[in-house]
Amino acid sequence: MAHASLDKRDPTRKPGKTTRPRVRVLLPLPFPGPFDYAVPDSLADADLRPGAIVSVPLGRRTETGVVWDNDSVLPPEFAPPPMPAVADGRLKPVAALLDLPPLPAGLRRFVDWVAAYTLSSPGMVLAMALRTTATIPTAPVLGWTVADPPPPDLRETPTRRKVLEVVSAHGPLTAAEIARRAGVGVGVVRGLADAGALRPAPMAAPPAFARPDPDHNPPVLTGQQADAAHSLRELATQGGFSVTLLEGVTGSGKTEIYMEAIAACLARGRQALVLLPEIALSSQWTGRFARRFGAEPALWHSDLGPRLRRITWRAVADGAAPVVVGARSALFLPFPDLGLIIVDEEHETAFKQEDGVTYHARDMAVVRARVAGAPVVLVSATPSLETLANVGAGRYRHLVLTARHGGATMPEVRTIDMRAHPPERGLFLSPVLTEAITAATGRGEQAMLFLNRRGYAPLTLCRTCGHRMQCPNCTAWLVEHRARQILTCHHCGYQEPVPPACPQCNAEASLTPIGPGVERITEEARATFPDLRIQVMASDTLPGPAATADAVARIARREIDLVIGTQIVAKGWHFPHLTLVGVVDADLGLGGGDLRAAERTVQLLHQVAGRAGRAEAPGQVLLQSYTPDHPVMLALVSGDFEAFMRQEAEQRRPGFWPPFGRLAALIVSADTPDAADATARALGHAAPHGEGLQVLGPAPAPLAVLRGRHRRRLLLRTRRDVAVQPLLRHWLSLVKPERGARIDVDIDPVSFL
Ligand SMILES: Nc1ncnc2c1ncn2[C@@H]1O[C@H](COP(=O)(O)OP(=O)(O)OP(=O)(O)O)[C@@H](O)[C@H]1O
Ligand SMILES: [Zn+2]
Repeated sequence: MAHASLDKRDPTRKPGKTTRPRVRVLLPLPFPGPFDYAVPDSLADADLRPGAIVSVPLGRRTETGVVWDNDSVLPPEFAPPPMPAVADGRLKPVAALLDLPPLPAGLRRFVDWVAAYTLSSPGMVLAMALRTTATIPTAPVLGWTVADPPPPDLRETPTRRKVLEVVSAHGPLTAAEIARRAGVGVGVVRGLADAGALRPAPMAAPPAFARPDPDHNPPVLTGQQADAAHSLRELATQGGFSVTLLEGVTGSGKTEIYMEAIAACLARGRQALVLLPEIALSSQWTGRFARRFGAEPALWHSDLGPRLRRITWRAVADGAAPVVVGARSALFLPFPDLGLIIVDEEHETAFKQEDGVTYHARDMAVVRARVAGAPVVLVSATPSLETLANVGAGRYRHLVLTARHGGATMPEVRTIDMRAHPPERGLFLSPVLTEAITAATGRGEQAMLFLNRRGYAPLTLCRTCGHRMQCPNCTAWLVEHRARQILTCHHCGYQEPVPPACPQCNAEASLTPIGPGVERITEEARATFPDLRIQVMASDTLPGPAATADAVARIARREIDLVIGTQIVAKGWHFPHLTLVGVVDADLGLGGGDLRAAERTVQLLHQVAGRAGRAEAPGQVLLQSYTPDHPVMLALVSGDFEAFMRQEAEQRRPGFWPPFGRLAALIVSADTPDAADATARALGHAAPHGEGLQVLGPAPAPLAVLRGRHRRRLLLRTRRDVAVQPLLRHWLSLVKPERGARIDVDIDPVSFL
């Protein structure tokens, strides 16, 4: 058997002793590598090849792990140090082989690669791939089906009728799923259950794994669209690794076109993975997918219930889920036969995971595709400078769509100079903007206000003594959420009731909100436009995909005149009747020392702007700004992103800033400022020197205190041809963190807080 022969090659084996068959098992825990386990006689005939999922003893516990390969595929300078060998006598036996499909080789290679690249423990990366299998609920889950006969006295409403239609068409579904499909709140489903119109029933297998039919309902494509779709189809049909940037203005049909690549992938019988930056988007996306392919895709995100999570994981591993659409964590699903990856809105920073293993899902998608030998398509209207640089260097292919589909024109973008057209005292909307809203809604069209800030006001200040309400755990102001009558910290979640008097000087009724959040803009809009039907869309007012789907459905049915929202409204929504977009504070993202502040602002605002005028009626975009001459505003008004990105590139190139160089951040955090300083200083002293590299810091992080931990940052900047991982590995080995201190590594940092 494989493991026995592996063991014979083990150079650390003590000569003369009888060797017991052993396997290496990687556990989803923060160890530096896999451990050796003995293969007991009871498992002598079991298939313990690499990938097998096993349970093993660890101390007094039993853990689930994966039999790991003996040979690293990584170049030696990237591979983690070898684990010390354990003598035969001290080897613990594997407890059991679990009845789960093995982890495919491609995923194992990917786990090794991500761990090496991000300097994480491979176990912590494996944890992301295994999150679902450890808990295996067995009881059948009940869903809801239509009661027959229905209760005689049932009060019928349009939403109730919609729910009953959905349930009769699909059979038993969970309440959340019914709500999502019917585009109603879960309360409607519960109400029907309480009324006796729905009754519990065992659920059938989820419909998400029906085979999508590539020929079900193909679009008619012409011109640029047809050319782009043809290229993508060819790449997906031929297979093999390639990276393509699909760049097209908002509303040009990018989604429509990459669906053709999925069709080609399906026609070959292989699996496709689609990554979306925001899973709230998935409701509209799955609807579109179902219209195109006659079946639903499987969904993967962190809000998935445990049962569906387990079923989906298995279906992917068995090859039974042909298409998965998901958030970045879907990269770690066990696809045995991945034939295509799509990264939609590739420029989105939401693809960067900041907690635990910090990785950029766009970049890791390229790695995953390389390992799988499959094409990857990066999709955006405003590609990141990183991706454009790869196109420029000839590493990525480039497909371009320059016009909106169906003759729809690009919206006209204008700035409102807030110095010349200020809002009334205490308000935030310029008369120019309110008049435009009145005009658009007067024509029966919809309008949208965008402000990327949740809550009522970002700062609360005492008018008497100037005291600012600050988070006790973070270097951050408390944000007022008026609806809930609290002040809260957006970094750590700390909350307190809004105090009646200033905690500093005791002055009564002296605390004043400064600046607007989306709640405050909504209050102003309700006062200014009492007759308009308003829908607020922010992550805290729309808890979960079902509520989002509900809001989107109301907008699509034209039950809403004015949408007010945070970045959630910016994403790829298609609202044909929306013609006016007002950006409340276009300058918002430009402050702070973030390397990509300008690029990101252009991308975000262009994407918001792209919601306007997607059908016949032309769109208009108004940007409220105090700096209308800023290059970002000029780029948005002219729509000339190529020129803007060229300028960005020229600013970053000389200093070797990304994408022309590499960055890695070291973040020191500690219980006390002294421990943080001492550790940061030690890192500073041990910092690498040399040609083409530079260490900036240590310096207090902008968020100098976060969740009660004191934070310092160092930044390593190198030329592109320098491999930062071996440098960092060596550097970190020289420094022992003080008691209570830790050092986190962030390769290719996106956030500099
Ligand atoms: N060839 C086509 N035939 C029919 N409808 C199309 C075609 N191309 C695009 N559309 C429709 O035009 C609208 C915009 O297309 P789509 O959403 O694919 O654009 P997009 O480039 O992905 O937009 P965004 O970047 O803003 O998300 C959609 O309603 C889509 O169904
Ligand atoms: Zn806080």
